[in-house]
Amino acid sequence: MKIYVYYIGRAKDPHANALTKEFLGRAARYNAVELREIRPDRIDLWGKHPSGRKILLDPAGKRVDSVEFAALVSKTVTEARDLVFVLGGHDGLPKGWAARADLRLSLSPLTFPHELARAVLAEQIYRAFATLRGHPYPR
Ligand SMILES: C[S@@+](CC[C@H](N)C(=O)[O-])C[C@H]1O[C@@H](n2cnc3c(N)ncnc32)[C@H](O)[C@@H]1O
Repeated sequence: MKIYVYYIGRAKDPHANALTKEFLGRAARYNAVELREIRPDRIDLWGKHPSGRKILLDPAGKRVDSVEFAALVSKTVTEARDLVFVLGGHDGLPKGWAARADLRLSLSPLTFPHELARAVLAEQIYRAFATLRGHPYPR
């Protein structure tokens, strides 16, 4: 099982990028994680990850708390499926992708720059594994 964090659009903010890498680096102690920029016109997400749980990040999506997010990660680990997160760029996500996603996930009703949304997602991924493994970080 592997976690993919795909994003659309250049990540230019060095501070947000450093945070994202820090938290995904910590998460990688528990599970394989890959962070990658994608071009929607050059990737077939559904062909590449046929059985992966595909979660699109969207401020208007479903809101969950960190415990529910950890439970989602745990369920996906148990099912031995890949977990595929996708963040949109300045113009959001490509038309048609939302309808095919397993879940549209909101991190907040507020809209963040995509680099900041990536950093928040990365922290929640690390928090989820730390929670599941009984690490004191989430206290
Ligand atoms: C600047 S936002 C895109 C704004 C764009 N105008 C739209 O309507 O989608 C860039 C990306 O960051 C992610 N994002 C930003 N804020 C978010 C939030 N609160 N929850 C989940 N994802 C968020 C989404 O993937 C979004 O496509």
